[in-house]
Amino acid sequence: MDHAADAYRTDLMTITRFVLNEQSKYPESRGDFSILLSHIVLGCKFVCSAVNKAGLAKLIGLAGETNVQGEEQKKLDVLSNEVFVKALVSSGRTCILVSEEDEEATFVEHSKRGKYCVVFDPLDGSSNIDCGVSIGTIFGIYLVKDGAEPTVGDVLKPGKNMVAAGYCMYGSSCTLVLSSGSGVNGFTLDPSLGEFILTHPDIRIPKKGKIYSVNEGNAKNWDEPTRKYVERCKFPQDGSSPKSLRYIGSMVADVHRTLLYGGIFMYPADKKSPNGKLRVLYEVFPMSFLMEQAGGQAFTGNIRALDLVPTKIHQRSPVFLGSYDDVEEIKALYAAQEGKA
Ligand SMILES: O=P(O)(O)OC[C@H]1O[C@](O)(COP(=O)(O)O)[C@@H](O)[C@@H]1O
Repeated sequence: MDHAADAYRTDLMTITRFVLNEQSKYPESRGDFSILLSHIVLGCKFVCSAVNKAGLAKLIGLAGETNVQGEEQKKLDVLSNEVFVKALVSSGRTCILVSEEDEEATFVEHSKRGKYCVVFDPLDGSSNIDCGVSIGTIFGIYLVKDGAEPTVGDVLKPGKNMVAAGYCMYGSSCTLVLSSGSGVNGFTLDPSLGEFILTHPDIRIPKKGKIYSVNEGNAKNWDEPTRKYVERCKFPQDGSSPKSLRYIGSMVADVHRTLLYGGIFMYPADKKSPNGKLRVLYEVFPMSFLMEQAGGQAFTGNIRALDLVPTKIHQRSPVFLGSYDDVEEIKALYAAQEGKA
């Protein structure tokens, strides 16, 4: 084995090479998608470096402003939002941007406009930012009909209309997980190369898992199906072993673990939050798109999550997503409640 040559692994599958290969399957898109994605990847690298040095660079703590959700913005929330808005506009491939941090949708000026709408949560897991626990960026991409004047109606579409979705997790390593509609692939940032390398090809979620993930602190306000399902996770009636509880409190991190290990992640509705907490466009939809592409499923407590048609850009929805069989179980409990069983 020629170790010297091995050091220069120029045959590595970088995300750029991967997307260009994917792109060649869609000659009509004239490379626009890979150009857009390369700008999203650049944004992730910037935010990853800012998160890594947050404590050193005084990027910890509050920015002193409040966002449309009424949440106090963290300095890193504001920085990440600026990074992604700049990266997406400078790609010259976007026309509408919807960010968790901006009240209104951003319409890109004509001269810099392209045909993609990007919905994104620039930094998800705010409650974990200042204690260095894994956080992430979530994004979803819609396509506007050629030549059409973009309107906010172009993003108030079912999640199944998305052409791509992904997240980047800033944790012990920086991992970008992406789907453009033909499977899910994971890439890990090699800091020495500054390149995302394909490390998790064709991710398939196990059909059934041993983990459930939910904020049990809300249990007293849950509805019957959710209460029953969590009870079964702890005290299975079919002689199987109880599931383990894992809850990080950053959707990106909890969903990433669920995608790789299997199981179910839930943010149900409850008396306090009748529509749950998570936002449809830039949290529920991208994660549901990835889950389905990996062989899992996503449910709102009522319908398939990707069939939802949002009416507001910051709309919230309950969500149950993960391994196919685990989500089937909670769907059956909701169906029973509606007397459909
Ligand atoms: O603290 P709770 O109520 O369990 O909520 C945690 C959930 O809220 C979120 O932090 C919401 O996202 P933001 O941090 O982007 O507002 C998710 O990442 C996470 O799954």
